[in-house]
Amino acid sequence: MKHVRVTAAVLRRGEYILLARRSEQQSRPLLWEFPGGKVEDGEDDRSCLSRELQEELGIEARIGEKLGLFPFSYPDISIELAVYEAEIIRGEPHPREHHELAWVTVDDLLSFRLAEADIPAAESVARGVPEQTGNEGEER
Ligand SMILES: Nc1nc2c([nH]c(=O)n2[C@H]2C[C@H](O)[C@@H](COP(=O)(O)OP(=O)(O)OP(=O)(O)O)O2)c(=O)[nH]1
Repeated sequence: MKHVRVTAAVLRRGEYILLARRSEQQSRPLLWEFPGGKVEDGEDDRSCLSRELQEELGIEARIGEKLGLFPFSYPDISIELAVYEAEIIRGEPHPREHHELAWVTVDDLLSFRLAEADIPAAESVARGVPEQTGNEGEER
């Protein structure tokens, strides 16, 4: 099965976190996710995430602490979701590729219909502690 590493941002503004809803044309259509995307060859997580946030939302972001690594297997693809804290340095996010965006409180995170791989990540954000899996993989 195809295996990819995917980066995702917990982009905070005050008490809110940005969720993005996948478009009808993408895989996992209309499900909510943390913005980000697939790591390309030779790219590290943080440069991947900066690039994806620029491309998808039109913002410049500072990528902070790694919150955890969340592996998940879909029927078609297995992913390793690397989740990082992030904050906006410049620009206002607009959905260039997503169906829509929403700023949500931590308490509301789990009431959105999330991509399955994001559920453990969102639970970890809701608990407010970085995930300690003991299997963080290579820090890239
Ligand atoms: N960006 C992002 N992708 C996620 C998350 N959770 C999750 O399961 N995914 C999945 C959806 C995709 O299969 C893959 C990321 O792909 P992408 O966002 O770079 O890709 P894409 O729209 O070009 O993907 P695709 O339609 O070709 O699958 O990881 C998440 O929180 N953020």
